[in-house]
Amino acid sequence: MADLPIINLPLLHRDPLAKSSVIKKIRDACHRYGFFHVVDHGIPDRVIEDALKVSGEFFQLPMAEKEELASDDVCKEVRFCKLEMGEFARDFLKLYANPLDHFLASWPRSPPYYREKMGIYSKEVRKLSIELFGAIVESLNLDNQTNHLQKNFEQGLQTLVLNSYAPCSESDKKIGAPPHTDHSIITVLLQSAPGLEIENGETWKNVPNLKGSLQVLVGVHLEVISNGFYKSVLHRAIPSCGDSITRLSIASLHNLAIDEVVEPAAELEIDGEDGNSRMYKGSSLRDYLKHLASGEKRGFIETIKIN
Ligand SMILES: O=C(O)CCC(=O)C(=O)O
Ligand SMILES: [Fe+2]
Repeated sequence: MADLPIINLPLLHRDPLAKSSVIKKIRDACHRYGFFHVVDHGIPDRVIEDALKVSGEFFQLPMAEKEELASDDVCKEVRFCKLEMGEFARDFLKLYANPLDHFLASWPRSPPYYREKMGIYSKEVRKLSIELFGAIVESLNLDNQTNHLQKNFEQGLQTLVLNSYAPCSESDKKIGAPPHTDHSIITVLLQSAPGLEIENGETWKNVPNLKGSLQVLVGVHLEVISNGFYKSVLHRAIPSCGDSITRLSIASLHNLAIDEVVEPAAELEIDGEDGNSRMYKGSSLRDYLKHLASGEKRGFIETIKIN
């Protein structure tokens, strides 16, 4: 089992000494792994159980009903997809979630309580992500930019990606999600069962599903903001084939507004790995989504690197 960093959230508010040690731990975690667990995160168990329950019920609906929400448009507010990428198969439902009032009416109507329960989860996870982002901004020593970046993050787009992985025995395909980095600043992940793996030092590490924990992943746009100091983490999902149950995960991706340009923080450009330089061009989430839709082989980050 991978020995990965665990952030205990209430320590951020305990006293200045505890706070600075947590901020340092976040800095190390984002730099070395692009990943950490968060425990004592404040989202009630009941909210988490309900979100997983209604997600499971959604995926059990007849395929024809789910396919009414299918679309090839990667920018669509609500999109169901039966995905097979290479040898990996899973179903997912993507939902835009912030501002919630704006998007809620486009969410699935059934199962009953879907909107209510997922809406509560999405608000809770959003609150958590704002707190985490504040700590991340601090961990990069971005005092001058804190207000501006933090404000943009708070007004940004939140996307929920609900994944359903059928039991392996029901399919001749390999069930899972292929290696990828996330199109986010940070992603907060909830898993019903283990299966997430992250790449570190050219090996894949299993991420244990610690009781009561959520997983936090550094996305491509945080790598950009940090001018390469924080690594967007390559990850994949390989549910255990011994399990006869469907594995669910809910990824909450947090971004700036869709057309807001994300650039390396000015204070950090002097820390560029190749000495005093800005490592990435500015890009927006829409640029990233267009890249995903284009089928281009290179990863998005490669296309925005300044050589
Ligand atoms: O199911 C998982 O553990 C990972 C899902 C994921 O990486 C994603 O939806 O971006
Ligand atoms: Fe992901």
